[in-house]
Amino acid sequence: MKSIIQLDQVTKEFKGKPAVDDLSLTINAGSVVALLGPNGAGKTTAVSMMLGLLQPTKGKIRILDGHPQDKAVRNRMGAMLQDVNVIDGLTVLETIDLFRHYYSNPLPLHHLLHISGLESEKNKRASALSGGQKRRLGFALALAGDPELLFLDEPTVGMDITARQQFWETVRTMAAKGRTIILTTHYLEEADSIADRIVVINKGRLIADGTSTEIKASTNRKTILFTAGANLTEDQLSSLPSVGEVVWSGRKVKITSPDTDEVIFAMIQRQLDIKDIEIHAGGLEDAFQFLVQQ
Ligand SMILES: Nc1ncnc2c1ncn2[C@@H]1O[C@H](COP(=O)(O)OP(=O)(O)OP(=O)(O)O)[C@@H](O)[C@H]1O
Repeated sequence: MKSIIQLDQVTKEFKGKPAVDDLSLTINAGSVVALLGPNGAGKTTAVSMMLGLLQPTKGKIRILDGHPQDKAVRNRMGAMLQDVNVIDGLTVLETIDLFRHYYSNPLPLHHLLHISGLESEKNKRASALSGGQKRRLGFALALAGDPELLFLDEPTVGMDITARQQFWETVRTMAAKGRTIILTTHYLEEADSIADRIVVINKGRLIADGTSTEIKASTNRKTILFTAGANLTEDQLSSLPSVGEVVWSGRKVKITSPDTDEVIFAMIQRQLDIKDIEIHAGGLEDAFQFLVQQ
């Protein structure tokens, strides 16, 4: 498979402190990659370097066989960043049309307007749009050049449910056409449903990389949920074998364990005062929390 992005031991420091720390990453054409990490992990900094908006302090970045700042490379990528800067005085339609002219093979104006979902606001000043509408405009602008490589930095923040659904439908269509998509998000269920690869970074360093199933399996965290009866004590739970975290929420208890069978067997054998037992395979959210706490 052809690699489209290559980061080779990339570090970015701000005032001597690394925001991205020795990050090496190869991304193949046609993949949909979710870049996950807690606040301040370095996701936006990494994306900004891939876009050529920031220069690495150390290391090398190659995008589409060139440098992120090459005009030919920029012509083939699109980006939706966290802040959508609109140009004063231009309408929605004029803004989209202006962006189309930056590219050699732009998508048709009516198609981009449809993607933005702003048909009825097309003659409105872009600066007068709501926050969620501005993000939808930002998405249409990112797609203006029909990019091979698309960056989406926390794209659905501020979008309502309908806008979100339309947005993901368009992203799925892009992915089906073989476009490469790199996205950052704090909505892990979105990452889980769209990405074929998940890269987790924390404190600027790569801490996990794989499919969603691989990441979930690697942390091996299943949970048992149950309702505690009046006679159940915290000591009875902490003395069970293979017990990880025990979280009480009123009378509801959640136990995390690498071997839920062993825990349940011991609970039954010891006749603990519990009911309504449920077992859950660890979700991406559980795996993520576990990884970033290490
Ligand atoms: N221009 C800057 N000047 C100084 N420090 C910066 C700058 N940009 C980012 N940082 C710092 O670099 C670190 C990584 O920030 P970054 O915005 O890349 O994180 P993030 O993973 O995108 O976070 P979030 O999920 O909150 O958007 C943070 O500690 C941040 O304070």
